[in-house]
Amino acid sequence: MEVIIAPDHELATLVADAVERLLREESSPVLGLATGSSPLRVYDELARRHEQDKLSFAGARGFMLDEYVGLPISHPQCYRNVIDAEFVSRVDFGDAAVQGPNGAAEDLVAASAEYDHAIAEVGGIDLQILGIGTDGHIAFNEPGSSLCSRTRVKTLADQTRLDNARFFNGDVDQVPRHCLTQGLGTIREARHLMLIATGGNKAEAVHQMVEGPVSSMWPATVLQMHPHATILVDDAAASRLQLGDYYRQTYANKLDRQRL
Ligand SMILES: N[C@@H]1[C@@H](O)[C@H](O)[C@@H](COP(=O)(O)O)O[C@@H]1O
Repeated sequence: MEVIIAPDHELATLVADAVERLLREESSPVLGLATGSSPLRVYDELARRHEQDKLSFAGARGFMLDEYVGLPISHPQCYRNVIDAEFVSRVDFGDAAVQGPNGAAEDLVAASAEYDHAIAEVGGIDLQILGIGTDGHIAFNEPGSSLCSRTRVKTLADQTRLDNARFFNGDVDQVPRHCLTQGLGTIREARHLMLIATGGNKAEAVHQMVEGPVSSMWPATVLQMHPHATILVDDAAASRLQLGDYYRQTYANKLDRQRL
């Protein structure tokens, strides 16, 4: 696990650099896309590179992490619509190259299995972008999630519904109670995980994720067991890290041969 502490815009540049390298080096790159506010600067930077540097997503595929259950598919907060508006429509992915779990499916169990199958069929995800919830969830794997879980239906925690009420006119009653989410076991199979966290409200979750015991009570601790996980945090999100100075020194003295 590598921890990088830097200002917000630098974090976004680092993630965009990794995406760009993947797109230029791989013939059929597979990206894992996260919703939420944390990756927005990354998507802005990638859209800029597409526009100005001709960075192309035409040969790439994208898989979303999660989706609400119970929203009409035209609802602006359906993650499928959110990712389209914030990223996909701004670059040149091919038709149907980006998919998400089908939260509107009649058979949610079958839809979950189909989603894991679709990811496996393209050979897995090369680079997964992640955020983290204040309770330590990744995607929508709430505390208590099995570290081996696959894509499935989850019930959202009260804290997550409160956190996400800001996208529903501040009204927590409008936030769905259920979702489909890639499992922690599914996410762990991506070859490179890049998790972005900014702001003091993420500080405890970041501390637990990086320095706490691996536990389903803090689902993001599963990243400690991944061979290639990069944690990108600003000063505020890093404020409770016990080894913050060590991570800063390590990054400042990174050897040339150590790529992200
Ligand atoms: N399902 C999403 C997560 O994928 C995201 O990481 C989290 C944090 O969101 P934000 O980046 O807006 O803080 O929110 C939601 O619950």
